Amino acid sequence: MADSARAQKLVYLVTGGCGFLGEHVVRMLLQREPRLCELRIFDLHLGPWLDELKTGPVRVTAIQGDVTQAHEVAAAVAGTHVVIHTAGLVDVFGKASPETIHEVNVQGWPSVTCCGSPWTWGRKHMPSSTFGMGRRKKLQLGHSPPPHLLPSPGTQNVIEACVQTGTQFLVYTSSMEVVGPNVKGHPFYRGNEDTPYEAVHRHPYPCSKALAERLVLEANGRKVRGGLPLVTCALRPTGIYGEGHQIMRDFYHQGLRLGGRLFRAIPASVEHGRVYVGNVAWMHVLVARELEQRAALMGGQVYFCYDKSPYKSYEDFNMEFLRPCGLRLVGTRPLLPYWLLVFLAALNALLQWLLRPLLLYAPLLNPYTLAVANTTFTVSTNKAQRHFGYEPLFSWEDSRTRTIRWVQGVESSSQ
Ligand SMILES: NC(=O)C1=CN([C@@H]2O[C@H](COP(=O)(O)OP(=O)(O)OC[C@H]3O[C@@H](n4cnc5c(N)ncnc54)[C@H](O)[C@@H]3O)[C@@H](O)[C@H]2O)C=CC1
Ligand SMILES: C[C@H](CCCC(C)(C)O)[C@H]1CC[C@H]2[C@@H]3[C@H](O)CC4=CC(=O)CC[C@]4(C)[C@H]3CC[C@]12C
Repeated sequence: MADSARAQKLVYLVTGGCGFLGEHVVRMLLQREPRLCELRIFDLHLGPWLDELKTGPVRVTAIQGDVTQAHEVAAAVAGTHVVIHTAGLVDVFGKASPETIHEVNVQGWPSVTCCGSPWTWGRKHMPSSTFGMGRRKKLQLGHSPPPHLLPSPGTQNVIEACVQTGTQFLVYTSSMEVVGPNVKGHPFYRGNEDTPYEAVHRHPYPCSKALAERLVLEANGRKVRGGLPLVTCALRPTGIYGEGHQIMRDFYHQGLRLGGRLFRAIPASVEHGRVYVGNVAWMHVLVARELEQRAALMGGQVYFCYDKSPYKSYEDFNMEFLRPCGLRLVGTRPLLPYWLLVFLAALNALLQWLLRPLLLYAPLLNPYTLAVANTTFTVSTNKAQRHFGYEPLFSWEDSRTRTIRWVQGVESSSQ
């Protein structure tokens, strides 16, 4: 990059900047993006920790806002060079309605279903290699919804705000869930961005992420205000772990309640790809930095987020952190037969539905989480390294140590 460009003072916006990943992206930008002059942090709920950032050399602007409100998003985006869009409703436990998940994650569109009526998306039964992975091909919608039913909210608002205000670079936090595991429970073993896989979803969360990712990739090349092309790309983390990981905290507290024990539910042979939050944040920072210079290569592309974290079952991986904090995992094999877990998961779903008018019942175990936890999904790729020189910033040992220290902090703060 030319020296003149390097000296340029950049304005970044991070949506969802107070979330688990968003906070790490924000801190990483402040540490590792020397060209930054202003950082805008947009979130529905602003964290108190933002105050400590306001004393540094970079101007930090906290904006309480809702991505479903087009005018709020446009005001936050105006005048920025880069938008990193991490905001989203991460709900696989049935806390939010499918409509709300779609509204926040994609666009306001009542009764949308990803893989069925009223509109069938062309991606159904399409191998992932034809789904915007690697190939720069326009994706086909089976039957497009009427335009008046394609209004503003969520990711669509972010895209439109970039176009209207002239922001040229958009990085979207997608998810491995865009690919799988699919409803058939097919394993995805050491796959990469071009591995064919039958991506079929029914759950609102993966459906919403898939639709939003498609919107972002299709927007690549649109002319923004001023006539320059919008450059977009999507990052697909596998299961993220690290400081601030709510589900890890839940497992930890569950273990404490059970007298320091957790009980194996999933066979150790089912492998999950996991990635440390600091490395996911680093990938976002690098992509945002390199998009301008490598627009032709990176625009419209997807990248899995990966690092050197070992492949293990979800439970065995969590024990890497929870064991040093005094918990143990009981059983070398699942203690309950799988059919019983399926039954309990279905029972939980029924209870959730029956109790909904009275209270929110949202346990960790439901048919969807059981299916995801019980399906191998691992990634092995070097696309990010080839395209923009990504190397993990944190080794596995470092990621592990940092996460253990954080869990130990959770322990002492809850005593
Ligand atoms: N946690 C994980 O394992 C993975 C997460 N992801 C993606 O990473 C992104 C961040 O996820 P996490 O940090 O885990 O979730 P999170 O729930 O901790 O963070 C999401 C943030 O978005 C904000 N937000 C939600 N609705 C909003 C709205 N309407 N307007 C403005 N802000 C809103 C929330 O307040 C929150 O701060 C999401 O897009 C998620 O889909 C992808 C792969 C794995
Ligand atoms: C909650 C699950 C583990 C509980 C299983 C039980 C009850 C049998 O012990 C989690 C197993 C796998 C997780 C998901 C996976 O890491 C991929 C994800 C990607 C995202 O984009 C969002 C989060 C998640 C869906 C993650 C959610 C929790 C699990 C289902």
